[in-house]
Amino acid sequence: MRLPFTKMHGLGNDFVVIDARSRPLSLSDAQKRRIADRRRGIGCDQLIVLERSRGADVFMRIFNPDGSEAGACGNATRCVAGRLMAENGVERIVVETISGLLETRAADRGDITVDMGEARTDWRDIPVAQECDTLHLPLALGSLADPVGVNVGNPHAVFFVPDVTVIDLEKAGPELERAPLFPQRANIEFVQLLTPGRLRMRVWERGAGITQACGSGACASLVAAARRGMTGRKAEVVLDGGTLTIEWLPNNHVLMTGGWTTSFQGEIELADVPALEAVHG
Ligand SMILES: N[C@@H](CCC[C@H](N)C(=O)O)C(=O)O
Repeated sequence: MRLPFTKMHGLGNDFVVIDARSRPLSLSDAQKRRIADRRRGIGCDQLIVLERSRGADVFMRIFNPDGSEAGACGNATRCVAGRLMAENGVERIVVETISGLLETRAADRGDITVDMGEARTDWRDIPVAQECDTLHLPLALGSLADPVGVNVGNPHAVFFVPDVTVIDLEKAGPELERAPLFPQRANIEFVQLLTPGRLRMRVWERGAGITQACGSGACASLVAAARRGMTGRKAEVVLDGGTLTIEWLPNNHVLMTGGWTTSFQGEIELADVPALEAVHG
């Protein structure tokens, strides 16, 4: 049996998107890992499974390459919304995730704006393991210290640094992601202030490692910078794969605007992915 997929990208953050809206699908963690594996499978930063939703246009499940499920993926949300807008000839789509409903709309030059929902900053919501001020998380690794905690549907720790290009992501990322302070692990952003309207960000994603871009990470970075008084409530965030515009609204919602692309369509041969269980409904 063959399972059709589409390869999509948001600023180089790449996704294998499987449409299970008319054909419910159940994959084991081993199968998700295999599909995401760049050497043995198709390869992607996240595996996205589209399902039917009762209250929205689509339900989007997000899986990291280690098989873990995530509550948010900003870049994939733009891709999925863009695809459904084209499919249905509309300019607004509501995407449901395990964290809630996300409203999206078409923006200028083919970009998509996503309302990523509320930025949560209480220590219980990040979550972190002990009561603390999330504007100054009690965490340090060498010269990296004093990050800001933000949850935008998934957990983030944002470290402000003088120069992002010298950060050894491979070394610092895994240790910080799995610090005992983070009971659900965390996405780790390293952010340099370029101007009060422009941030430069590099990322170590929970369950995925180094990626070219992380939409939820860009949202968390702007919220962290604004909370620290380094920027206003709107800024461009420059990632390795491109630039996103992020705005933190007075109602606490975070808007993310940026591009998306489809690169190719293919089929996963189920026999190539051992023990893949496709459940047809
Ligand atoms: N690439 C994403 C975030 C994907 C999920 C993340 N790794 C997590 O585990 O929370 C984005 O664009 O936001």
